[in-house]
Amino acid sequence: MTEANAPTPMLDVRGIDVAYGGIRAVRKLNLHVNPGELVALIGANGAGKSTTLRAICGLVPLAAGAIHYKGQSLAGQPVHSMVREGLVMVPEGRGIFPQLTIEENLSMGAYSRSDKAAIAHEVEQVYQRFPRLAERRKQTAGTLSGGEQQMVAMGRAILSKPQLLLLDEPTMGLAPIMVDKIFEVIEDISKQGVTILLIEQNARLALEVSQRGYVLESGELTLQGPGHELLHDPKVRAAYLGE
Ligand SMILES: Nc1ncnc2c1ncn2[C@@H]1O[C@H](COP(=O)(O)OP(=O)(O)OP(=O)(O)O)[C@@H](O)[C@H]1O
Repeated sequence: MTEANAPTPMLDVRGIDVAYGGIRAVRKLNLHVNPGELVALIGANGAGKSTTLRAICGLVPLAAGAIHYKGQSLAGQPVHSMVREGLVMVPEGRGIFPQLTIEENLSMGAYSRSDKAAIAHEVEQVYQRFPRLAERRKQTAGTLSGGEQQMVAMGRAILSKPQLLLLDEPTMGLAPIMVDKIFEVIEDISKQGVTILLIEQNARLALEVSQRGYVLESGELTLQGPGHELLHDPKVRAAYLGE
């Protein structure tokens, strides 16, 4: 595809630097996610993955570069207007409200919407997808297992009608069976047309489900390409797939 008819990326991160005090956590990072794509950003602990997501959401300032969402700069955009525009993040640690019930947490996802009947229908769909949440809908979220809390976080994100979903290590600390379940849901959401940027330490699964991937090392991108190519790249296999 030539430049002229390439689609406008849903997310376009151009040459960003992010520093904490004097420490540069991310350097000259370029990445993009096209509409409908599922893209993985993988890397070791401390590589700068979460920092990149925080920068996209405006939670840490850029020392250089720019980030465009649907062709518009995100500089100075408040978080609520990003959410209204469909840019939704599920943070590391899930970001749910531990004192609120599952039901209340889910309805927080739809707070900017007024289509009550549609919301009620979608809440039921979330419960169908995650029957464990349906059984516990009046239970406070803080008393749920890690996997159940991740289901609440994903359910809440679905209810906010994302166009671009940013997932920060959704399988962290989960048992293998739950990891598979979460990946199934990610693939499902992707098939429904939601664009996804997935940050994961589980490089194998992330690259298996993704159309493209980026590898971040010490704040810099070192490799990028189609997910299945990265899966077979000797450097990726040695560094991230334990081979
Ligand atoms: N609030 C902060 N203050 C200072 N340094 C920070 C802060 N947050 C992150 N860092 C540093 O920035 C670097 C990148 O961290 P980041 O959390 O983005 O990595 P990560 O790839 O998401 O790692 P992990 O997989 O362990 O979550 C690390 O060296 C980290 O110590």
